[in-house]
Amino acid sequence: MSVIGVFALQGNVREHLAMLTSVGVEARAVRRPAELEQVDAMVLPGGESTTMYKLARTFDLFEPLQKRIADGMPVFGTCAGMIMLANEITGGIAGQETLGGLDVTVRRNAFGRQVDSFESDLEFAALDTPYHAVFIRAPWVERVGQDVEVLSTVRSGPAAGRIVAVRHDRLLATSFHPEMTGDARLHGYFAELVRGR
Ligand SMILES: NC(=O)CC[C@H](N)C(=O)O
Repeated sequence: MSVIGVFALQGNVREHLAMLTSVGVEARAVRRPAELEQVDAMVLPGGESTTMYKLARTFDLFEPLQKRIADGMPVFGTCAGMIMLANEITGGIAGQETLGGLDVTVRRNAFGRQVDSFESDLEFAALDTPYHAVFIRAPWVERVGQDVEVLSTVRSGPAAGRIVAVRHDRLLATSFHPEMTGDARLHGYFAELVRGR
């Protein structure tokens, strides 16, 4: 059985572990390089990407994670985790680094102040019925590379058309928090992607 790790230095760790367990996956918190070696795939949770990258550096996880991603490990990045996966970001703090791997440009805190946090029903390429998504100071995707598939965009309102879920091969990323609504379909989708490898 595949083991999926959750980056556990910062962010919504428990919620992701619970969702992964609910779709029949063995899930483990990852805080150390030795723990990273024990997993087949990773979830990078929502939280605060500026803190995440600093903690990843401090706890010597940054480079091992980068290397695993470059070697083909499947990763699901949510919100701050999407920022961490992006090859390029805008609106980052000075010196903010990302792990990269996903050929997209992501804008941090893109939805602006008046809609700092909001909820929306999204159509999803891979799902039969809409997915109720929770956005919290969320990023959006401003540019997608040639091989990146857009899975979902905002349907209405001032941000209509903005890209909020993408996939490139084994890398999956959402602007919103799929661990917060009790709908485990995206964790299931990721688990399938991991099993398929
Ligand atoms: N909910 C979140 O993960 C917010 C992301 C946060 N705004 C960041 O830039 O990292």
